Amino acid sequence: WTYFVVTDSCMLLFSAGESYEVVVRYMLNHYGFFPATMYFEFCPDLASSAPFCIVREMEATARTPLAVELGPVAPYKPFQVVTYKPVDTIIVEGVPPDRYAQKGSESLLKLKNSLINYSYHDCVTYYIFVYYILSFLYFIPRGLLNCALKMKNYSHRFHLLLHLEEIQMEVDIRKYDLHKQTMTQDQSNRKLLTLGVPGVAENRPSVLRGDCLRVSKSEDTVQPITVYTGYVHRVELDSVKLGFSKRLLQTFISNMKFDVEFTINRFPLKLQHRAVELAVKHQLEEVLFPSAHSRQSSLLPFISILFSRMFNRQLENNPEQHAAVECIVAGSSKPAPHIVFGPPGTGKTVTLVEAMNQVSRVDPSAHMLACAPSNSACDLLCERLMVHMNPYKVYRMYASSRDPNSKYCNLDPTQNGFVFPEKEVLMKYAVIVTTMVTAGRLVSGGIPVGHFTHVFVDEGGQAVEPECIIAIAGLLNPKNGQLVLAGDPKQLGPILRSPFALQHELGLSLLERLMNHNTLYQKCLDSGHFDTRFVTKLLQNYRSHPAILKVPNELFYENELQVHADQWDREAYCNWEYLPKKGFPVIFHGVMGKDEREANSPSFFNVSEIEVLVDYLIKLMETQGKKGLPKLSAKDIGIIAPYSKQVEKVKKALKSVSALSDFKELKVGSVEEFQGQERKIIMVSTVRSSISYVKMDQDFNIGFLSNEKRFNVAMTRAKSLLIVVGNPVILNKDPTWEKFINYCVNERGYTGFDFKDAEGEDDVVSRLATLRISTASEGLYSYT
Ligand SMILES: Nc1ncnc2c1ncn2[C@@H]1O[C@H](COP(=O)(O)OP(=O)(O)OP(=O)(O)O)[C@@H](O)[C@H]1O
Repeated sequence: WTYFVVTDSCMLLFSAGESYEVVVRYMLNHYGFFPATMYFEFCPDLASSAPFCIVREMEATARTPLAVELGPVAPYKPFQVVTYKPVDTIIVEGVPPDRYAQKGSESLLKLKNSLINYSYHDCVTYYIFVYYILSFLYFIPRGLLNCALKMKNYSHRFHLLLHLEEIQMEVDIRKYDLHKQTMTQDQSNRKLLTLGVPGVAENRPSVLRGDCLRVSKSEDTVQPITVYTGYVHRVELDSVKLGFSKRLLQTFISNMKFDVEFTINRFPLKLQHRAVELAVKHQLEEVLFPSAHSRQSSLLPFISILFSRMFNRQLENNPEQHAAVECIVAGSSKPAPHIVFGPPGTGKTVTLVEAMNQVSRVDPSAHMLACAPSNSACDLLCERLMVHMNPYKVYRMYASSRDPNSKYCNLDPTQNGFVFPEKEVLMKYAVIVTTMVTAGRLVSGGIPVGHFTHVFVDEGGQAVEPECIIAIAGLLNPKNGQLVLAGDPKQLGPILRSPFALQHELGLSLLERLMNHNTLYQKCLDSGHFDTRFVTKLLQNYRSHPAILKVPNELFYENELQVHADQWDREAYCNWEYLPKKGFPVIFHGVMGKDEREANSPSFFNVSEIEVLVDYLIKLMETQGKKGLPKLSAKDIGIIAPYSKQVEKVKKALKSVSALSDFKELKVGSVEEFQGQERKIIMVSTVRSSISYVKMDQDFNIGFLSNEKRFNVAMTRAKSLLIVVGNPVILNKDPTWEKFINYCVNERGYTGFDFKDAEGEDDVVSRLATLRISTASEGLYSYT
């Protein structure tokens, strides 16, 4: 090759029709995906005319064999959205999963259909949309939404907000309808048909066991069209198994094409509608809108004598936790709720668990309901309760929608599903642990009003108020019952779709509403302190190394959080040889990856980030138990990724780590699955690497960018080592991430790709955008 160096002062001269070949070489120091922009400036006539440019975009990828193996199985091909037309139909009912609607505790108190009762089939998107706009402009009593929430307007206002949310859900779910899809007969159960639903693991669309889908044969064009309802028997990563009527199974042949319509599951919504009505019926005003004058006299001095010893001895060193347990057991806030709040790792869950143990000891006849919005948070509560409580006193109740492979209390293997025992059986347990929504089954099952002397709600900031009320209205004794709410409004909150419902504060949890709007839960202006009978604020973090907490503490907790984690535990990885800086157990590993999709799944993955994660994992396994490092098991490590496809690919990659024999014990999951959890080592893969998808993340409320609550939860799970892998150029566009990356750079915890260069590249691109240029894409140069 002969090279010619072209500069401003040393130009290359061309005659018309002449060409010059430009060879580009990439020198890569890291694996990853490296786009680059190259521009050529041409001066047609040196003396007079203005120069013009031609721009070429180039990309290079460098991948290990593992990354090649994890790469897309097929090019991404999004589903086409089908325009739906109303048609005359005949409905053929399908077969729900076995024992889905168990007798026993079921349906003694019926659920009403909600006020807006339209048939799904008539719900053409535009109709809903028009209805939505019209109803909002003309019919909705605006005063109801604009005035403060009171007991007088409690049920009306929540009915309205829940309807607004439901209408938006109806509009949103239409986007997932499928056209000309094939199904296959399930090999293990030939009565079921399998339908591929890409994105189902990420709730796009949200489908649970027991939900129903409607399908019609694509070739069926003569009206009335036969529509078959299929019930979901099982949800898998990218597919669902459906139970249809015999009529469809008998005529089913492979490769038959179907149009599929998803429906929203109205069960949780109906429960919420019923709960807000019951709250009014059972006069929960003193629980939901407590005031100082309704307070009962406290038994506190008497109770303090009753227990001087904690079941969990650790709590004895923390006066706030100790006092909270005393207040709860004494019922000193009754009938007002007691709130335990505080940043991550400050012992909110252990305080609730201790209070439950003490209540059970002081009053063996007490009946407690322990709830949380998610099953993973309920499992954690249950696990911690079992440490000191007689297991026969505790009942973990799962919803029928839960995969029957879970091995817990109300699973009946002979019936391949969850059973709901008779109310007499349930009423014998001292503690029932269940999600708020499933607590609605206790009301339906006829558990008498006021049966529960105590209701404990963990992660209370994560649920909308009507969801929380499901576990209270009709179950808690409105006069003598004690409600305890624990949570942190700065961690993940409820997910809502309707902008109107959001605007009118349906997104506010009961815990947050009380803290924001009720003076009993606010600091006293004179003393500057909370009234500890009503509020316990925990500030001592027992989980993490201070370096891990630094940024969340500054961003979300005004630096109030104090580090009290055991020194030996929190410093366990401070001397790890692979830390960029000894003594600073936080790593940000910059990776120029590519966020890809495959086949027709809308979810994202990034193989370059997985390579880095696996590399760290191998290093961790190789060094464990050596040079003062603790022995590690897979249970000590957690990997968090914001997209289900990345979770799936990481799980696949873990099989290749031979040093990790029990890799199934290593939890890989979304931030939502990690709320309330902790691990010695947490690795986070942020995945996002293209700026063009950031808007999509905002619209679907997915990913890490523009969601500081998700950032907060992910960053505060690690005890002694936090490794974050991500694209610094993209993440730096978000102020929260920018702060974290700057922190890592300044503390010398940053490693990997040198992003300053890429930011320079960014500048070039924006400068080019201001020029009059023509662009064209070049081919992909690939080094494997
Ligand atoms: N008083 C204490 N002394 C020592 N360790 C404690 C104390 N209280 C809590 N811990 C420990 O701190 C860790 C965090 O506790 P816990 O999970 O209850 O916190 P949390 O506030 O519920 O966290 P999150 O907000 O993340 O859900 C646990 O390992 C727990 O055992």
